[in-house]
Amino acid sequence: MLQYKKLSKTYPDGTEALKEVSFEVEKGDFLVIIGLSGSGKSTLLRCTNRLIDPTSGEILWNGEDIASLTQNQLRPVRRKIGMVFQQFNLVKRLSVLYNVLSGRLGYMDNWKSLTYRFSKEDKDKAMKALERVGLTKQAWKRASELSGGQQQRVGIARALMQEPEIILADEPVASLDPVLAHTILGYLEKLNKEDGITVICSLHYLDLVQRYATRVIGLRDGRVVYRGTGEDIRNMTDEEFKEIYGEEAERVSAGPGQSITGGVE
Ligand SMILES: Nc1ncnc2c1ncn2[C@@H]1O[C@H](COP(=O)(O)OP(=O)(O)OP(=O)(O)O)[C@@H](O)[C@H]1O
Repeated sequence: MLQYKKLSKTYPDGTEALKEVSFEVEKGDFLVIIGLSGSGKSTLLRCTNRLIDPTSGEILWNGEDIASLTQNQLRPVRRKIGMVFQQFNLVKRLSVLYNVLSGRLGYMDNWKSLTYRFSKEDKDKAMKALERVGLTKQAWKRASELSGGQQQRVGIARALMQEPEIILADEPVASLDPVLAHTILGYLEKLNKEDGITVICSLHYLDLVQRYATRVIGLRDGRVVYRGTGEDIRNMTDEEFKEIYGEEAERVSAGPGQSITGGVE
């Protein structure tokens, strides 16, 4: 279990992005964080693997407080937390295979990682990861040659190379069209269900949240304003919806079955 306890983040310019956020994530959850742009979703995800240092509070995991670990202590913890980004964050000029292999860097000696010397075992592992996201044929292509959806699948394979216990996904489908969004979330769901990897993911489209989440946290202005299960979110009342998205927010339908939170960005 991962426990956030009164986690706060104030940026140097005084912006209070997170205000005493407390909630728990059970092992094996597919937890989705919802909230308007600026509500603190990215900050929360990035505090979890310490891409951002929280100002106060705790993130308890496996008997350690991630929030207070030193850089050296963080290394083994970060290995177990993969991350998938909205803009994929691949090295575009490198091959797909090497992008996937880079997920292994946290396990290697510094000199080997600097020269990108990967073992045969790692290469086999990378090919298996690519197989899981249906991209074996693209292994030797440059990452830049792939479509957005394919690049995000490479991002997932890279995260998988870490043999993660948790995958953080920061708006992983925001740059993709709705059909591809389902493909990508389908892969994350597979890893969640088949490998028991806990997924913590921020999502914008409510229909996707309703389809994939087993647990939901709603943020508004850096505070938790909603906690629910997948079932709760499927039966969300208008009051709950407005608590998260504001009085003016409306459920906008962007096509069959695609209710989104619109008009208040
Ligand atoms: N580096 C920074 N310095 C100062 N303020 C920041 C910084 N990064 C984010 N913020 C502010 O912190 C608040 C929360 O931002 P955050 O990116 O976490 O929200 P979000 O819900 O992920 O939004 P989005 O979906 O637009 O990314 C916002 O007010 C944002 O402007």
